[in-house]
Amino acid sequence: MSGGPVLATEGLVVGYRRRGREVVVLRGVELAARAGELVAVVGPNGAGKSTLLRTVVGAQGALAGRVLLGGEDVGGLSARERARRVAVMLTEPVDVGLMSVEAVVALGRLPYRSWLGGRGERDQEVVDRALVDAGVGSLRDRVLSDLSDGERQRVMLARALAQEPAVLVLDEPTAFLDVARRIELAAVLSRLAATSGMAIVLSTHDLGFALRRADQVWLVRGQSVTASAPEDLAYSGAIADCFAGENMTFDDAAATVVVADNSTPGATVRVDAEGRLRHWAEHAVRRAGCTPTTGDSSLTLKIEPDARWWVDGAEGVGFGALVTHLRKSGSTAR
Ligand SMILES: Nc1ncnc2c1ncn2[C@@H]1O[C@H](COP(=O)(O)OP(=O)(O)OP(=O)(O)O)[C@@H](O)[C@H]1O
Repeated sequence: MSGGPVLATEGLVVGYRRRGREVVVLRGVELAARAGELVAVVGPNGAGKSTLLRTVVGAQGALAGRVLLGGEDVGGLSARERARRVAVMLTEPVDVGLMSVEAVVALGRLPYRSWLGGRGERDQEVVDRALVDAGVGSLRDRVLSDLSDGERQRVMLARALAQEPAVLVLDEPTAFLDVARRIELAAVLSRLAATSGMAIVLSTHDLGFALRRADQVWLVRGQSVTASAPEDLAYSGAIADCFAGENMTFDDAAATVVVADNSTPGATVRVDAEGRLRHWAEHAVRRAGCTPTTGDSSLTLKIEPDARWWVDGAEGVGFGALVTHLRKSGSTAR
């Protein structure tokens, strides 16, 4: 298996069996993830991301086709062998009662222990490293039920890392996190993929994260999955086709979907400012329905670091007042 994909699918059909009937969610799924790769699974709500991930880790059977972990069919692996190859962090809350963080993370070593054996030196080393890698070293003696959702999620990540899997699968790992923790976790996962040699496959609604950090994106839509480099999917318009709809467009620069501004274009405003001040002044100008420019224009906005501004013979303080003024006068000016 060396050099080959650590995770692959062949002719996979993903879905559910209900009262003897098959409900197909995805068909013809041909995917491969290699050691060290970070794969982002993206797609609209209900497209089948979670169902795909559950099938890939063997938590639900495939309707047809195969999932290969390290070249072996996941269906033929014992639970113990499977747990050594793939670790999973799903969105479902885990009930671990009053266990300490360290004890929960140590559960990740179970696939390596004999039924009677305790935790060995190597197990302890792996647990310690997993706690640090997931950024929860300082929480090791706390009781899991006392932690915040974000902290608990990191503990679950540490437990998954303690399994030392070849493939780590995470379903929406950033869902509960605030913006700073989300960026932090994204950085941790990118670093882990690059340094640990694990393949990390995660589903996310954060397109910016997927496009900036992933080596591959698996785009789930219309009962199929397209796998490609993020730039291919953005450049070809596949991501825009998938997400952009009425009043939504895909913004290349921001690498995300934005609300389309279909209002009548307002005036062009020359913005006389630099750096962050310029960025937020342009933001306000756009919000007012006008177009910021660095070139010549009959309207010039001058703005100072304390947000005092002058435009079109008027003056004021603060971005809110600026937007109000431009909406009243700017959009009709030329
Ligand atoms: N247990 C089930 N039985 C039958 N159909 C199901 C079951 N669970 C999910 N589905 C259906 O499968 C489809 C895919 O659901 P899934 O949860 O995989 O989507 P998703 O892409 O993860 O969505 P989201 O972004 O909202 O989390 C949906 O149409 C859903 O209704």
